[in-house]
Amino acid sequence: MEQLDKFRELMRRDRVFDFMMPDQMPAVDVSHEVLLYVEGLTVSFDGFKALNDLNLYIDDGELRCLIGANGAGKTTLMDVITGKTQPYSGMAYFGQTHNLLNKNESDIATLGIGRKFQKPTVFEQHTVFENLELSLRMSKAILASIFYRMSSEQSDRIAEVLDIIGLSKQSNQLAGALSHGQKQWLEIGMLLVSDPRLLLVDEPVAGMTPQETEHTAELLTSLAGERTVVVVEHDMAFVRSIAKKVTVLHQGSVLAEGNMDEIQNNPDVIEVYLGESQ
Ligand SMILES: Nc1ncnc2c1ncn2[C@@H]1O[C@H](COP(=O)(O)OP(=O)(O)OP(=O)(O)O)[C@@H](O)[C@H]1O
Repeated sequence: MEQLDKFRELMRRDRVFDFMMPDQMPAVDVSHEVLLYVEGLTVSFDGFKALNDLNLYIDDGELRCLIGANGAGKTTLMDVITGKTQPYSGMAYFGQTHNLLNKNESDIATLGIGRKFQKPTVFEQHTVFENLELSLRMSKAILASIFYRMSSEQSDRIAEVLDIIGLSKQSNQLAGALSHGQKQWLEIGMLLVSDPRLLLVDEPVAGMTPQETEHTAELLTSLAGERTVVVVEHDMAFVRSIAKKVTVLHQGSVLAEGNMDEIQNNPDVIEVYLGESQ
């Protein structure tokens, strides 16, 4: 009988148990103001160095743009940071203490690193609200999702995210009916529900209208500060509109780093990259 009572208590539908709550994000030590440390990173594919002794430091709260010609190593760098690719050598730390190279993709997401790929992958047959709700669920443990029940705190979080991404009015609209730009913002929102500390965003404005591009610039700029945003982008006008600091990759290493004026006037950059794309 006692066992049955315990089971009934466990199955009560009117309360949210601790194990159903989102995973607590581990603390990240940014006492040196740097959120991401990458040093001496080398990734080899059959002897070809996609990353070659790469060093990169991203400050906490920064909005950094990463540019570089096709094949420069931008995606490979994101793959290492998110645990998808293991480097041949080097180190990658999140804050002072979290070694990213001994963690898997899921642990890295739990640490607070969210990645948005170029193509939006929203659930088209679900509403905007449901998409956000689903990603909130997916950020929980499997066991928790079986017993999942949305708390008012979680629905407040979704409402807050809808406001940030500018889709409050579209909350009950099917995601499949959104414009390309709105789908991209929804996908950024799907990352935001779990409150990531670092957002890696790959080519956010590809295929967007000028108005959508402008809105995306405002959105990403507004996210920085409270969180850290790294944007990989080929659209130089867009980079110019949002970037304070730009890192140029070339053949797997950092070729130049600085503000947009410094980058645009750097002879090496002009030769290997800007010369081609302007
Ligand atoms: N799995 C792999 N096997 C072999 N070579 C690879 C692999 N992944 C990437 N590369 C090579 O590594 C280099 C860097 O690729 P990466 O995708 O990181 O560049 P990128 O800067 O993201 O380019 P793009 O702007 O075209 O996306 C390229 O020459 C690419 O062909």
